[in-house]
Amino acid sequence: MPGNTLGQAFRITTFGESHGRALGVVIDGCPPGLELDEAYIQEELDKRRPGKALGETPRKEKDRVHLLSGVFEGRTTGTPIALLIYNEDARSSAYETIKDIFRPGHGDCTYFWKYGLRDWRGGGRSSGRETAARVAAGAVAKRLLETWNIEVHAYTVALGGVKASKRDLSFIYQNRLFCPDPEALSKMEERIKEIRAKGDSIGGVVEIVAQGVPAGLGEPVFDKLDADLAKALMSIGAVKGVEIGAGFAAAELLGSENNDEITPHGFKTNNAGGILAGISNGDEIICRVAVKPIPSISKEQETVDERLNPRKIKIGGRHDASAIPRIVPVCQAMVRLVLADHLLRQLSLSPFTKWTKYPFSEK
Ligand SMILES: Cc1cc2nc3c(=O)[nH]c(=O)nc-3n(C[C@H](O)[C@H](O)[C@H](O)COP(=O)(O)O)c2cc1C
Ligand SMILES: C=C(O[C@@H]1CC(C(=O)O)=C[C@@H](OP(=O)(O)O)[C@H]1O)C(=O)O
Repeated sequence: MPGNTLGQAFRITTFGESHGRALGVVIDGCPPGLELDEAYIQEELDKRRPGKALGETPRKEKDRVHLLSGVFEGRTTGTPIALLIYNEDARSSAYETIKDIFRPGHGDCTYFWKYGLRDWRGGGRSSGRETAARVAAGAVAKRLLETWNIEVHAYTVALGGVKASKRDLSFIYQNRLFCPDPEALSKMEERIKEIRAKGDSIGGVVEIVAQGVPAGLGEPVFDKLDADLAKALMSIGAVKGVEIGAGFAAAELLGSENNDEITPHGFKTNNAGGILAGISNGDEIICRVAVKPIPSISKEQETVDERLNPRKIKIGGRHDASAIPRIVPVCQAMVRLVLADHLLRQLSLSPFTKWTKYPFSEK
């Protein structure tokens, strides 16, 4: 079935369902010679793995990655890399009573109306569990980006209305919510507890910053870097909005306020979020995504079944109270995948092109 692939030069295809035998990804286009092993990929997967903190699904998945191909003696060979993660704790029986009822906010009704059938076991392909495969692929992209000293960080800037006002990047990996603000962290934790106790769910905002990206990545039309980032981020379940740089706030600014003035040493501001006309400008790339609240909640709601009979639904089972924090490493992975893809596309162009990689300071 088409629609499971992202990228052109660094292509990924994910497969698998939440309650199927396994999930996985095939990466095609990764250059040979990169150091890679399961432990490196596992480290990234562990950041997304379910059940590590309060408010997260208690489903017990180790998310152990099996590296099946494309690596020999610890280095990529340039051939397709296949990564497999077995499902170990799917409990499909929890879904049997609602197998012909549509959960409000989830993909049940749209999958059914599109295909005439759906895998009702844990949301099937529409499940957030599919993102494990993306994170595994993102680890390979991370390895590639490291060779260019490109770093991507993602963190929670809002959760259930609590906003982070500090951006301490060193703090984000020290707490489970990937919050960059120690003061906001405890308020966010309280908020999750409160909402979980009420049988409800919450959303939030994730910010992603890419540092060290050379100027020149992105195509002039359609495959613009910002367009590809927006698509990749929007393709994650529960993401309902994507902003680059000043984003929606730019609509309120004057040209004189929004333009990032240019000096011989760099841009004075970064409202562009590191991208102009679809092409990276050498500044930090900044994206933000709006994450909606988890649809499966235990509060009673109105819905219909497959025959449109009115029904009431209260969803049990093992659900997250918020896609945050587990969506944070997924956003990070998606940005890495897009940057890896565009980096390889630019490298294939550069033998015939004068490429100014770092306009303000030659690295
Ligand atoms: C990491 C992650 C975890 C998620 N956990 C759940 C969950 O436990 N229960 C649920 O109903 N939805 C969960 N979702 C959200 C659904 O996957 C998503 O809302 C659904 O696919 C509908 O797609 P849409 O929100 O993009 O419209 C999760 C999403 C992500 C990315
Ligand atoms: C298992 C994961 O998250 C799942 C995402 C999810 C959904 O509907 O998106 C629903 C729950 O799945 P299930 O009801 O099948 O246990 C979560 O546990 C994971 O991310 O690894």
